[in-house]
Amino acid sequence: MADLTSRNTVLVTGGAGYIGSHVVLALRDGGRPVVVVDDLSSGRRAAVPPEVALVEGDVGDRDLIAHVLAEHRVGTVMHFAGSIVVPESVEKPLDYYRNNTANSLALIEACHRAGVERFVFSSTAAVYGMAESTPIDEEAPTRPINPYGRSKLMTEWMLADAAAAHGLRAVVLRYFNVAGADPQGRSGQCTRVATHLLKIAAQAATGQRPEIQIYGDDYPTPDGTCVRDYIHVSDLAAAHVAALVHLEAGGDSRTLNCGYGRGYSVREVLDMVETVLGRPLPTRIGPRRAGDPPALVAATARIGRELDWTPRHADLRTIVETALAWERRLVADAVAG
Ligand SMILES: NC(=O)c1ccc[n+]([C@@H]2O[C@H](COP(=O)([O-])OP(=O)(O)OC[C@H]3O[C@@H](n4cnc5c(N)ncnc54)[C@H](O)[C@@H]3O)[C@@H](O)[C@H]2O)c1
Ligand SMILES: O=c1ccn([C@@H]2O[C@H](COP(=O)(O)OP(=O)(O)O[C@H]3O[C@H](CO)[C@H](O)[C@H](O)[C@H]3O)[C@@H](O)[C@H]2O)c(=O)[nH]1
Repeated sequence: MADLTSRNTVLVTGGAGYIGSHVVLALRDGGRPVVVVDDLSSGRRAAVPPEVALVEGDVGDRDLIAHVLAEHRVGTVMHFAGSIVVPESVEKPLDYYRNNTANSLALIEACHRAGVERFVFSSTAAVYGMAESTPIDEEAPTRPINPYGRSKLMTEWMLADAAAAHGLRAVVLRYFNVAGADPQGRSGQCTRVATHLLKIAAQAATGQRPEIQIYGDDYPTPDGTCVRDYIHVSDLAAAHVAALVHLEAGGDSRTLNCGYGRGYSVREVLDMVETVLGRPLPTRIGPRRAGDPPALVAATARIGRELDWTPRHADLRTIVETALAWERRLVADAVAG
């Protein structure tokens, strides 16, 4: 019989990606043993610290996962691996159901077989769809409006059913708009196809794009542009560590919004980028982007109550400064070859 108490390694799937790599740093900063499984489809080997084992492979590969869980004495799985581009999910829905839903099923099954009972899952505010009112609490209806959101919601359901039937305990974290970079400059967003507002603004600020297009300024919001709740990626990483502590203390399954409960409009974000930069950026008003709700802001009472988590970077200037610092570094590294 395996000694379950000594299983304290955290398996981070997708740990070579943007958010996963920050969580790996937070776990390592706390002295936790970590192993990463990543197929490097969008992640980078360099994002994983050299002392952390990186197993290159597919999270849907049951044999590989079974081997990793046993070999590294994994006690908790944090599941980030997945496909994340909303418009792509509309064009290739089956790819999203395979990579986000079917591969999550394989991973959950592997955990069940191996007796791994603690699970932390990267979900998204996209599960709420066009929210009727904001701030949005966790009891709001889940009506995702694209395959990406549906592919993630189905994983939430599988985890809830596995929890009820098999004793798996899962913390589902529904992220709002994740942005910024490690304040120590160890990681940041490196995606090849940038779609997120702040990444695009950082690319424009560093001369990699001629301009930023604002997708619509006729929304029913104070300045007509969409409002979002931006959370610093390092605070989000700390929320994962708090979720781990909750589960290790015997805590039950939870579904928790991750945001600050404060919204900023697209214009406010771009104003802050210009303030930090000290010069204006070329912007152009374009048409609305399909599927954008006017405002998405998290109700945060539940995470404040359920987890021992205090945000440390909850201001837009810090988010923008760290994102810009990281982008400058990427540009400098590219120039240096
Ligand atoms: N970025 C956001 O704003 C945001 C918001 C809400 C939720 N999320 C969720 O957070 C998670 C991480 O997002 P991210 O922004 O860090 O994206 P990312 O693309 O940077 O990271 C995803 C990682 O998963 C890996 N991966 C993908 N498919 C895999 C597979 N089948 N097997 C093994 N590895 C695989 C990629 O190589 C990459 O390293 C995702 O599950 C995403 O749905 C992200
Ligand atoms: O070049 C751009 C890019 C974005 N935007 C606008 O900026 C806002 C934020 O857009 P992002 O693409 O940065 O983020 P989303 O709000 O669309 O989506 C993100 O946050 C969601 C929850 O709020 C989900 O978590 C989702 O997975 C994640 O990508 C939107 O109003 C969008 O229209 C622009 O005006 N111009």
